[in-house]
Amino acid sequence: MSAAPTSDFLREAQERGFIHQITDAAALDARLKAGPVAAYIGFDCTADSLHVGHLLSIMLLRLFQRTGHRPVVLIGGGTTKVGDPSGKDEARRLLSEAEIEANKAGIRRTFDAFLDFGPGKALMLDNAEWLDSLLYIPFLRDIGRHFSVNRMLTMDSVRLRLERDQPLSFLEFNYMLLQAYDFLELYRRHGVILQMGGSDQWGNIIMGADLVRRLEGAEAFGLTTPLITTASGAKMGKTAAGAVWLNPERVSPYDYWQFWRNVDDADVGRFLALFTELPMAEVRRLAALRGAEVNEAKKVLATEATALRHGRAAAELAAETARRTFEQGETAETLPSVTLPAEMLAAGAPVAAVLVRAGLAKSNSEARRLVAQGGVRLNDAPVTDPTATLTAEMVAAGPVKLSVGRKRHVLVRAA
Ligand SMILES: Nc1ncnc2c1ncn2[C@@H]1O[C@H](COP(=O)(O)OP(=O)(O)OP(=O)(O)O)[C@@H](O)[C@H]1O
Ligand SMILES: N[C@@H](Cc1ccc(O)cc1)C(=O)O
Repeated sequence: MSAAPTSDFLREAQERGFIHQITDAAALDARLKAGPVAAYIGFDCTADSLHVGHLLSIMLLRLFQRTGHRPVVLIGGGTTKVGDPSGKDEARRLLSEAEIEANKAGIRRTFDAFLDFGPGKALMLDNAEWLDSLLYIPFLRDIGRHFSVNRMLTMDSVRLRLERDQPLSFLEFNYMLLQAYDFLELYRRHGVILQMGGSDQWGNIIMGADLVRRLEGAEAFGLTTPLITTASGAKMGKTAAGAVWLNPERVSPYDYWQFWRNVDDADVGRFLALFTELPMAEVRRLAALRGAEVNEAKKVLATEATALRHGRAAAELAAETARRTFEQGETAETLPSVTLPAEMLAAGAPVAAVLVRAGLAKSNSEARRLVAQGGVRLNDAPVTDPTATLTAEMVAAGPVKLSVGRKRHVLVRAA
């Protein structure tokens, strides 16, 4: 943006690091200053929970609401049936309608923690409402004729697959039109003039803004966030053990707290700005801490980010559990746990299998390697034998703490 933005939303979004690209920053800034604006972000239902990669978009919608505007969450009940090729090397597995419905339910719940959906406030819609009933020939005639295939071929989502000789199905090729059509529907139904999303969504977003301009003669805007990579270069949100999910059935509040507590030193300041709502002066103070004090900043990040998702009480309980576990070495009842069936314990449950079941290792071979490297402990005592087993007697007196490294613990219980 050439001149510094003056609207509360863009000023704060820029200061906190949310902005990658905007279609016409000066005009958008003026619209935001003139009064409340409606903006949307779409979320496809590819799993039954969103993950930390989606959190940036969610925090942006929250900032949008906090600065006096109307956020619209669009659940992609229709678009999930097609599958967005953006940022993907290969087509996604086609999900059944039943899977999509189940995923939708899991995703919807997340937003209640972040946005206020009261009357006249945030809106949640599902694009299946208009996409499911589209008729092929009328859609091609009314919408398809405004799209140039020449231009579609230049969009990253298509171009990269062609350049790399990776297949792109005709189904996927259509995704762009459907997302563009969503923008038009949301403009017509709710006066939405801005679509936001991750940087991989840029092509889909500008196609929609162009369609609104063409068919409605109105100016529509696009804004993308950067793709957040960690100091180690990896895409943020996925760890070696899998995605960091936002639903507590998949990642407990304690593990969520731990994820933030364990971020790289170099990421603390940036993450405090994006994933907490602490004033920027406080973010800068915390980001400037060095040496052992960085850990204090990480604990603030962990507690604030967890409080936004799981509530302040759960965040403080996680912080306290961590303190007792690591600073006093106690077994805390609130650690995540895994329950073993009686038959498994009766036969002697191999520690390696329990590690896999508890999500502490991805495979038996990784589990055995962890044991061989001396990284595994049972109630703080190192396990040295890769064939060691857990027996019913061991858990009879209460849960056993199984640990990998210094920071990952699971309580093993009998069913
Ligand atoms: N690290 C990140 N920084 C910013 N935005 C992200 C990040 N990770 C994901 N997103 C946004 O969230 C959207 C969904 O992310 P992504 O495609 O990684 O999730 P997914 O659908 O679960 O993918 P996959 O099935 O490949 O794991 C992306 O389109 C992107 O806009
Ligand atoms: N394509 C987006 C989701 C989305 C769906 C429909 C839209 O209208 C907008 C965005 C994604 O994959 O993350």
